[in-house]
Amino acid sequence: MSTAKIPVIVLTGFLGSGKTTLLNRLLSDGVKTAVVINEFGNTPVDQDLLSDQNIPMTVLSGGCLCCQIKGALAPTLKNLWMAWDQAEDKPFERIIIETSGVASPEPILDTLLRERWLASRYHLDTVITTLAIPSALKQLVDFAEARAQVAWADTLLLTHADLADADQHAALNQRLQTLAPSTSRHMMTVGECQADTRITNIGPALRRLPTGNPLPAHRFASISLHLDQALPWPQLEAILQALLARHPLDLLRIKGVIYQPEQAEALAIQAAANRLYPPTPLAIRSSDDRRGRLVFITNGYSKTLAKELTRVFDGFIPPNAIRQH
Ligand SMILES: Nc1nc2c(ncn2[C@@H]2O[C@H](COP(=O)(O)OP(=O)(O)OP(=O)(O)O)[C@@H](O)[C@H]2O)c(=O)[nH]1
Repeated sequence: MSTAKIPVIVLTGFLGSGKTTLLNRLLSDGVKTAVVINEFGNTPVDQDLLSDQNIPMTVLSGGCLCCQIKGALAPTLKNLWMAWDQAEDKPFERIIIETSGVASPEPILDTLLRERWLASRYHLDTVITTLAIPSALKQLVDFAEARAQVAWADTLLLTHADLADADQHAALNQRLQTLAPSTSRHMMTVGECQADTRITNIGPALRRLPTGNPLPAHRFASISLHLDQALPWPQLEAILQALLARHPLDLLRIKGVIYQPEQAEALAIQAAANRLYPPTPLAIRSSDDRRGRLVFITNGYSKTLAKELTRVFDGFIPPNAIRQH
């Protein structure tokens, strides 16, 4: 057995705050990386959004690593380590864990720092939390998970600066000065920090240990659907804009992959904090099944939204295609 400890970076931050965008940025820095992605929804999307598909990647979906699927993290890290240990040409030099946007990092850190087998093979390098400047202040008020993500961070990255005004920026900075006065803060726009900003290999020499106390249950839910028919973007855009306008408080995130009639490449669909982003084309993959899929993350179960989705996607989804959990 090798005695080297493999560094682990934990990327956290509320829904849509820019974790996957940052992950893509980190993957381009030339360090061989294995990725563990945790998605709250039943139908994973993030793996398709990674620019590098040829890396060791594990997707843990259908719940949060902090609660519903907490038990999945240790075996995943054990398997990765076994593969690493046995390989002559080491497949990775570090692991990045991207948590779901509604995860509290504490139980994840608890597993990494207290599980003896893991702690003797892995070293927690750093915990990075992304916060979208235009929406983070409200999320910090509304969601204990967002506050926990700030509390456990070694570095806070303030994202979406290009969409924020000076007042939003000042108000968020003021709040963070109270919540985490000694945690370093940097700006990041679409995954890019200032050239001299160092965000990895900076974990503290002494780390506060998680309490190990159970967390209160989440109130988040997710609805997933598969699209049988290609739905032209202008039509889908109108549907999604209307849904966001009708559910400003309970519809927290939309993401998906869709296909367009007579176009080979898929489009990534993103909405967060009531903003629908322009769709972005994805590289063509041999494994594409050309089945579109959308995930809606909600603040609590929403029968109304599930019914509405059945109505607005009528003709594009198979019967009983809407799953809420
Ligand atoms: N304008 C702008 N858009 C950004 C920025 N950072 C990320 N985005 C966009 O915001 C959307 C959400 O970004 P993601 O990186 O997927 O966010 P996430 O935190 O991984 O989302 P979840 O995994 O669902 O929690 C995407 O459409 C990104 O392209 C930014 O700094 N400025």
